[in-house]
Amino acid sequence: MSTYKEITIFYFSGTGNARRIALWISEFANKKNIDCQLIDISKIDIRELEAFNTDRLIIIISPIHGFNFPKITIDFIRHLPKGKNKVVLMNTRAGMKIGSFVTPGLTGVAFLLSSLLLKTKGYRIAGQIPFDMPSNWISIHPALSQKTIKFLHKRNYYLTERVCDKIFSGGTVFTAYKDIIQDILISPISLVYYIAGRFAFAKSYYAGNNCDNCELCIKQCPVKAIEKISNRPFWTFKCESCMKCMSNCPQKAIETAHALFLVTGILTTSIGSYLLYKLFPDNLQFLFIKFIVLNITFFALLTILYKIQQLLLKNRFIRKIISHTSLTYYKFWGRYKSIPDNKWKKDS
Ligand SMILES: Cc1cc2nc3c(=O)[nH]c(=O)nc-3n(C[C@H](O)[C@H](O)[C@H](O)COP(=O)(O)O)c2cc1C
Repeated sequence: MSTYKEITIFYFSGTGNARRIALWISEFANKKNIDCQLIDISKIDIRELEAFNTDRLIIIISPIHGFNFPKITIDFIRHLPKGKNKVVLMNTRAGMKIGSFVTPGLTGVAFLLSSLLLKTKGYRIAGQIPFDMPSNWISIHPALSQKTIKFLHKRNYYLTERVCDKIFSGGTVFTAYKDIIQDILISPISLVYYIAGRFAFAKSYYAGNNCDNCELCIKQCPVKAIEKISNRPFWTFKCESCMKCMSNCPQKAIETAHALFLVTGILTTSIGSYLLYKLFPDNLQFLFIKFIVLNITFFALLTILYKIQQLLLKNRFIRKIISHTSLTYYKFWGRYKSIPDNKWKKDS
Protein backbone atom coordinates (compact mmCIF):
# COMPACT_ATOMS: atom_id res chain seq x y z
CA MET A 1 0.00 0.00 0.00
CA SER A 2 1.38 3.43 -0.83
CA THR A 3 0.98 6.44 1.44
CA TYR A 4 0.99 8.98 -1.37
CA LYS A 5 -1.54 9.47 -4.14
CA GLU A 6 0.42 12.25 -5.83
CA ILE A 7 4.10 12.89 -6.41
CA THR A 8 5.84 15.76 -8.14
CA ILE A 9 9.43 15.21 -9.25
CA PHE A 10 11.41 18.35 -10.02
CA TYR A 11 14.64 17.58 -11.84
CA PHE A 12 17.57 19.26 -13.48
CA SER A 13 19.83 17.21 -15.73
CA GLY A 14 22.75 18.01 -18.03
CA THR A 15 23.55 14.67 -19.64
CA GLY A 16 20.47 12.70 -18.64
CA ASN A 17 21.45 10.85 -15.44
CA ALA A 18 19.15 12.78 -13.10
CA ARG A 19 16.40 12.64 -15.71
CA ARG A 20 16.87 8.88 -15.96
CA ILE A 21 16.36 8.45 -12.19
CA ALA A 22 13.29 10.73 -12.39
CA LEU A 23 11.85 8.54 -15.18
CA TRP A 24 12.49 5.36 -13.16
CA ILE A 25 10.73 6.82 -10.11
CA SER A 26 7.77 7.74 -12.28
CA GLU A 27 7.75 4.17 -13.72
CA PHE A 28 7.65 2.67 -10.19
CA ALA A 29 5.04 5.22 -9.08
CA ASN A 30 2.80 4.33 -12.03
CA LYS A 31 3.02 0.64 -11.07
CA LYS A 32 1.58 1.61 -7.69
CA ASN A 33 -1.10 3.81 -9.25
CA ILE A 34 0.45 6.96 -7.86
CA ASP A 35 -0.11 10.04 -9.97
CA CYS A 36 3.41 11.22 -10.86
CA GLN A 37 4.21 14.59 -12.38
CA LEU A 38 7.67 15.19 -13.85
CA ILE A 39 8.95 18.77 -14.13
CA ASP A 40 12.22 19.93 -15.68
CA ILE A 41 13.20 22.96 -13.58
CA SER A 42 15.10 24.56 -16.46
CA LYS A 43 11.84 24.81 -18.40
CA ILE A 44 9.56 26.47 -15.86
CA ASP A 45 9.12 29.90 -14.40
CA ILE A 46 9.50 29.19 -10.69
CA ARG A 47 7.70 32.42 -9.76
CA GLU A 48 4.52 30.91 -11.22
CA LEU A 49 4.58 27.87 -8.90
CA GLU A 50 1.80 27.78 -6.34
CA ALA A 51 1.86 26.00 -2.97
CA PHE A 52 1.29 22.23 -3.28
CA ASN A 53 -1.42 20.08 -1.69
CA THR A 54 0.09 19.05 1.65
CA ASP A 55 -0.31 15.33 0.97
CA ARG A 56 1.72 15.56 -2.28
CA LEU A 57 5.24 14.16 -2.01
CA ILE A 58 7.90 16.38 -3.57
CA ILE A 59 11.09 14.85 -4.97
CA ILE A 60 13.96 17.06 -6.10
CA ILE A 61 16.76 15.48 -8.11
CA SER A 62 19.80 17.11 -9.66
CA PRO A 63 23.45 16.35 -10.47
CA ILE A 64 26.27 17.46 -8.18
CA HIS A 65 28.55 20.19 -9.53
CA GLY A 66 31.58 21.09 -7.44
CA PHE A 67 30.37 19.33 -4.26
CA ASN A 68 27.04 21.18 -4.32
CA PHE A 69 23.88 21.38 -6.37
CA PRO A 70 24.36 23.65 -9.41
CA LYS A 71 23.14 27.24 -9.10
CA ILE A 72 19.99 26.55 -11.15
CA THR A 73 18.88 23.91 -8.61
CA ILE A 74 19.74 26.05 -5.58
CA ASP A 75 17.88 29.02 -7.12
CA PHE A 76 14.89 26.75 -7.73
CA ILE A 77 14.85 25.60 -4.08
CA ARG A 78 15.31 29.19 -2.86
CA HIS A 79 12.28 30.34 -4.84
CA LEU A 80 9.94 27.46 -3.98
CA PRO A 81 6.74 28.68 -2.31
CA LYS A 82 6.34 27.89 1.39
CA GLY A 83 4.83 24.48 2.13
CA LYS A 84 4.46 21.70 4.65
CA ASN A 85 5.02 18.81 2.23
CA LYS A 86 7.46 16.00 2.70
CA VAL A 87 10.45 16.44 0.40
CA VAL A 88 12.91 13.77 -0.71
CA LEU A 89 16.22 15.13 -1.98
CA MET A 90 18.21 13.07 -4.46
CA ASN A 91 21.36 13.65 -6.42
CA THR A 92 23.29 11.95 -9.19
CA ARG A 93 27.02 11.94 -8.55
CA ALA A 94 30.15 10.83 -10.35
CA GLY A 95 30.17 7.06 -10.06
CA MET A 96 33.14 5.19 -11.50
CA LYS A 97 34.23 1.57 -11.49
CA ILE A 98 37.66 0.20 -10.68
CA GLY A 99 37.67 -3.57 -11.15
CA SER A 100 34.49 -4.73 -9.48
CA PHE A 101 34.51 -1.82 -7.02
CA VAL A 102 32.24 1.18 -7.63
CA THR A 103 33.88 4.39 -6.46
CA PRO A 104 31.21 6.77 -5.16
CA GLY A 105 30.94 10.45 -6.04
CA LEU A 106 31.00 13.27 -3.51
CA THR A 107 27.83 15.09 -2.47
CA GLY A 108 29.49 17.86 -0.45
CA VAL A 109 27.09 20.49 0.89
CA ALA A 110 24.25 19.85 -1.60
CA PHE A 111 21.89 18.08 0.83
CA LEU A 112 22.88 20.09 3.91
CA LEU A 113 22.33 23.44 2.21
CA SER A 114 19.10 22.54 0.43
CA SER A 115 17.61 20.82 3.50
CA LEU A 116 18.28 23.98 5.47
CA LEU A 117 16.62 26.15 2.81
CA LEU A 118 13.61 23.84 2.60
CA LYS A 119 13.19 23.65 6.37
CA THR A 120 13.08 27.43 6.66
CA LYS A 121 10.13 27.28 4.21
CA GLY A 122 8.29 24.75 6.38
CA TYR A 123 8.99 21.55 4.37
CA ARG A 124 9.81 18.24 6.07
CA ILE A 125 12.78 16.29 4.73
CA ALA A 126 11.92 12.62 4.18
CA GLY A 127 15.07 11.51 2.42
CA GLN A 128 18.56 12.38 1.19
CA ILE A 129 19.68 9.85 -1.38
CA PRO A 130 22.76 9.96 -3.64
CA PHE A 131 22.93 7.83 -6.80
CA ASP A 132 26.35 7.00 -8.19
CA MET A 133 25.51 7.26 -11.86
CA PRO A 134 28.35 7.44 -14.43
CA SER A 135 30.52 10.53 -14.20
CA ASN A 136 29.81 12.92 -17.08
CA TRP A 137 32.67 15.36 -16.37
CA ILE A 138 34.56 14.68 -19.55
CA SER A 139 36.39 17.99 -19.42
CA ILE A 140 38.61 16.38 -16.81
CA HIS A 141 38.55 12.67 -17.67
CA PRO A 142 37.73 10.50 -20.70
CA ALA A 143 34.19 9.13 -20.99
CA LEU A 144 33.63 5.86 -19.12
CA SER A 145 33.36 2.66 -21.14
CA GLN A 146 29.92 1.53 -22.38
CA LYS A 147 30.27 -1.56 -20.16
CA THR A 148 30.73 0.57 -17.03
CA ILE A 149 27.94 2.94 -18.06
CA LYS A 150 25.51 0.04 -18.52
CA PHE A 151 26.62 -1.55 -15.24
CA LEU A 152 26.03 1.69 -13.30
CA HIS A 153 22.64 2.25 -14.94
CA LYS A 154 21.48 -1.24 -14.02
CA ARG A 155 22.77 -0.94 -10.45
CA ASN A 156 21.01 2.39 -9.94
CA TYR A 157 17.78 1.14 -11.48
CA TYR A 158 17.46 -1.53 -8.79
CA LEU A 159 18.57 0.91 -6.10
CA THR A 160 15.85 3.33 -7.25
CA GLU A 161 13.29 0.52 -7.06
CA ARG A 162 14.28 -0.31 -3.44
CA VAL A 163 14.28 3.35 -2.46
CA CYS A 164 10.86 3.91 -4.05
CA ASP A 165 9.37 0.93 -2.19
CA LYS A 166 10.40 2.50 1.08
CA ILE A 167 9.46 6.08 0.29
CA PHE A 168 6.10 5.30 -1.33
CA SER A 169 5.05 3.41 1.80
CA GLY A 170 5.72 6.48 3.92
CA GLY A 171 9.26 5.60 5.09
CA THR A 172 12.33 7.81 5.13
CA VAL A 173 15.67 7.07 3.45
CA PHE A 174 18.82 8.91 4.51
CA THR A 175 21.62 6.95 2.82
CA ALA A 176 23.55 10.24 2.50
CA TYR A 177 24.24 10.23 6.26
CA LYS A 178 27.04 7.70 5.88
CA ASP A 179 29.06 10.34 3.96
CA ILE A 180 28.33 13.21 6.32
CA ILE A 181 31.86 13.64 7.71
CA GLN A 182 33.55 13.73 4.31
CA ASP A 183 30.76 16.02 3.03
CA ILE A 184 31.44 18.54 5.81
CA LEU A 185 35.21 18.27 5.36
CA ILE A 186 35.00 19.17 1.64
CA SER A 187 32.56 22.04 2.18
CA PRO A 188 35.30 24.74 1.80
CA ILE A 189 36.04 23.38 -1.69
CA SER A 190 32.36 23.62 -2.61
CA LEU A 191 32.46 27.29 -1.63
CA VAL A 192 35.56 27.91 -3.77
CA TYR A 193 33.85 26.15 -6.70
CA TYR A 194 30.70 28.21 -6.22
CA ILE A 195 32.41 31.61 -6.05
CA ALA A 196 35.22 30.98 -8.55
CA GLY A 197 35.60 27.48 -10.03
CA ARG A 198 32.34 27.36 -11.96
CA PHE A 199 33.15 30.65 -13.70
CA ALA A 200 36.49 29.27 -14.83
CA PHE A 201 34.89 26.10 -16.22
CA ALA A 202 32.31 28.27 -18.00
CA LYS A 203 35.15 29.51 -20.21
CA SER A 204 36.53 26.08 -21.00
CA TYR A 205 34.31 25.29 -24.00
CA TYR A 206 34.57 26.22 -27.64
CA ALA A 207 33.18 25.00 -30.96
CA GLY A 208 35.90 23.32 -32.99
CA ASN A 209 36.37 22.43 -36.64
CA ASN A 210 33.27 20.26 -37.05
CA CYS A 211 30.84 22.98 -35.93
CA ASP A 212 28.27 23.51 -38.70
CA ASN A 213 26.50 26.35 -36.89
CA CYS A 214 23.31 24.33 -36.30
CA GLU A 215 22.88 26.32 -33.05
CA LEU A 216 21.49 23.29 -31.18
CA CYS A 217 23.82 24.08 -28.25
CA ILE A 218 22.46 27.65 -28.10
CA LYS A 219 18.83 26.50 -28.33
CA GLN A 220 19.14 23.67 -25.79
CA CYS A 221 21.31 25.36 -23.14
CA PRO A 222 19.24 25.15 -19.92
CA VAL A 223 20.61 28.44 -18.60
CA LYS A 224 20.84 30.33 -21.92
CA ALA A 225 24.57 30.75 -21.46
CA ILE A 226 25.69 30.36 -25.07
CA GLU A 227 25.70 33.33 -27.42
CA LYS A 228 26.90 33.80 -30.97
CA ILE A 229 30.03 35.89 -31.36
CA SER A 230 32.04 36.10 -34.60
CA ASN A 231 29.42 33.73 -36.03
CA ARG A 232 30.43 30.95 -33.60
CA PRO A 233 29.01 29.73 -30.25
CA PHE A 234 30.54 31.64 -27.32
CA TRP A 235 30.16 30.49 -23.71
CA THR A 236 29.37 33.28 -21.24
CA PHE A 237 30.05 33.20 -17.49
CA LYS A 238 26.41 32.06 -16.99
CA CYS A 239 27.39 28.55 -18.13
CA GLU A 240 26.93 25.88 -15.42
CA SER A 241 29.16 23.33 -17.16
CA CYS A 242 26.30 20.84 -17.18
CA MET A 243 27.77 19.21 -20.33
CA LYS A 244 24.46 19.17 -22.18
CA CYS A 245 25.93 21.01 -25.17
CA MET A 246 28.95 18.69 -25.42
CA SER A 247 26.81 15.62 -24.94
CA ASN A 248 24.14 16.55 -27.51
CA CYS A 249 26.22 18.17 -30.27
CA PRO A 250 25.47 16.04 -33.38
CA GLN A 251 28.92 16.86 -34.83
CA LYS A 252 30.82 16.27 -31.55
CA ALA A 253 32.26 19.71 -32.29
CA ILE A 254 32.24 21.12 -28.76
CA GLU A 255 35.60 20.77 -27.07
CA THR A 256 37.30 21.66 -23.82
CA ALA A 257 40.07 24.20 -24.35
CA HIS A 258 42.83 22.49 -22.37
CA ALA A 259 45.60 24.56 -23.96
CA LEU A 260 43.84 27.82 -23.06
CA PHE A 261 43.88 26.78 -19.41
CA LEU A 262 47.52 25.76 -19.54
CA VAL A 263 48.52 29.11 -21.07
CA THR A 264 46.31 31.07 -18.61
CA GLY A 265 47.81 29.11 -15.69
CA ILE A 266 51.39 29.74 -16.76
CA LEU A 267 50.76 33.46 -17.38
CA THR A 268 48.92 33.78 -14.06
CA THR A 269 51.87 32.47 -12.07
CA SER A 270 54.34 34.79 -13.77
CA ILE A 271 52.18 37.97 -14.04
CA GLY A 272 50.50 37.33 -10.65
CA SER A 273 53.85 36.85 -8.88
CA TYR A 274 55.14 40.08 -10.47
CA LEU A 275 52.00 41.99 -9.35
CA LEU A 276 52.28 40.59 -5.81
CA TYR A 277 55.91 41.63 -5.62
CA LYS A 278 55.15 45.14 -6.90
CA LEU A 279 51.92 45.81 -4.99
CA PHE A 280 52.48 44.01 -1.68
CA PRO A 281 56.25 43.60 -1.21
CA ASP A 282 55.87 43.55 2.61
CA ASN A 283 52.90 41.17 2.73
CA LEU A 284 54.09 38.33 0.53
CA GLN A 285 53.66 35.83 3.35
CA PHE A 286 49.88 36.41 3.55
CA LEU A 287 48.17 33.50 1.84
CA PHE A 288 44.85 35.35 1.54
CA ILE A 289 46.38 38.28 -0.39
CA LYS A 290 48.19 35.84 -2.70
CA PHE A 291 44.93 33.95 -3.29
CA ILE A 292 43.00 37.12 -4.17
CA VAL A 293 45.68 38.60 -6.45
CA LEU A 294 46.27 35.33 -8.28
CA ASN A 295 42.53 34.79 -8.74
CA ILE A 296 41.93 38.29 -10.10
CA THR A 297 44.89 37.86 -12.47
CA PHE A 298 43.63 34.44 -13.57
CA PHE A 299 40.11 35.64 -14.35
CA ALA A 300 41.27 38.81 -16.08
CA LEU A 301 43.61 36.78 -18.27
CA LEU A 302 41.04 34.06 -18.92
CA THR A 303 38.41 36.59 -20.00
CA ILE A 304 40.83 38.29 -22.41
CA LEU A 305 42.39 35.10 -23.76
CA TYR A 306 38.98 33.44 -24.25
CA LYS A 307 37.88 36.42 -26.36
CA ILE A 308 41.12 36.28 -28.36
CA GLN A 309 40.63 32.53 -28.84
CA GLN A 310 37.12 33.21 -30.16
CA LEU A 311 38.53 35.55 -32.81
CA LEU A 312 41.33 33.15 -33.73
CA LEU A 313 38.85 30.30 -34.12
CA LYS A 314 37.59 32.01 -37.28
CA ASN A 315 40.81 30.96 -38.95
CA ARG A 316 40.64 27.34 -40.10
CA PHE A 317 44.35 26.69 -39.60
CA ILE A 318 44.47 28.09 -36.04
CA ARG A 319 41.23 26.26 -35.26
CA LYS A 320 42.96 23.01 -36.20
CA ILE A 321 45.89 23.79 -33.90
CA ILE A 322 43.56 24.64 -30.99
CA SER A 323 41.59 21.43 -31.59
CA HIS A 324 44.74 19.31 -31.52
CA THR A 325 45.62 20.74 -28.09
CA SER A 326 42.22 19.72 -26.68
CA LEU A 327 42.08 16.22 -25.22
CA THR A 328 38.36 16.03 -26.01
CA TYR A 329 39.22 16.24 -29.73
CA TYR A 330 40.71 12.74 -29.74
CA LYS A 331 38.44 9.79 -30.43
CA PHE A 332 39.54 7.75 -27.40
CA TRP A 333 38.28 10.55 -25.08
CA GLY A 334 34.64 10.16 -26.17
CA ARG A 335 31.45 11.89 -25.06
CA TYR A 336 28.99 11.01 -22.31
CA LYS A 337 25.22 10.63 -22.50
CA SER A 338 22.95 8.60 -20.22
CA ILE A 339 21.72 5.56 -22.15
CA PRO A 340 18.07 4.55 -22.60
CA ASP A 341 16.83 1.54 -20.61
CA ASN A 342 16.49 -0.80 -23.59
CA LYS A 343 20.28 -0.61 -24.14
CA TRP A 344 21.34 -1.89 -20.73
CA LYS A 345 18.32 -4.17 -20.25
CA LYS A 346 19.03 -5.93 -23.56
CA ASP A 347 22.59 -6.84 -22.52
CA SER A 348 21.85 -7.89 -18.94
C1 LIG B 1 31.10 20.68 -13.77
C2 LIG B 1 30.85 19.37 -13.09
C3 LIG B 1 31.14 19.22 -11.75
C4 LIG B 1 30.91 18.00 -11.10
N1 LIG B 1 31.18 17.89 -9.76
C5 LIG B 1 30.93 16.73 -9.14
C6 LIG B 1 31.15 16.60 -7.74
O1 LIG B 1 31.55 17.54 -7.06
N2 LIG B 1 30.90 15.41 -7.15
C7 LIG B 1 30.43 14.33 -7.86
O2 LIG B 1 30.24 13.25 -7.28
N3 LIG B 1 30.18 14.43 -9.19
C8 LIG B 1 30.42 15.60 -9.84
N4 LIG B 1 30.15 15.70 -11.19
C9 LIG B 1 29.59 14.54 -11.93
C10 LIG B 1 28.07 14.64 -12.12
O3 LIG B 1 27.43 15.11 -10.96
C11 LIG B 1 27.48 13.27 -12.44
O4 LIG B 1 28.08 12.68 -13.54
C12 LIG B 1 25.98 13.31 -12.65
O5 LIG B 1 25.50 12.00 -12.61
C13 LIG B 1 25.54 13.98 -13.94
O6 LIG B 1 24.13 14.06 -13.97
P1 LIG B 1 23.30 14.58 -15.24
O7 LIG B 1 23.59 13.59 -16.36
O8 LIG B 1 21.88 14.53 -14.82
O9 LIG B 1 23.78 15.95 -15.56
C14 LIG B 1 30.39 16.91 -11.84
C15 LIG B 1 30.10 17.06 -13.20
C16 LIG B 1 30.33 18.27 -13.82
C17 LIG B 1 30.01 18.40 -15.29
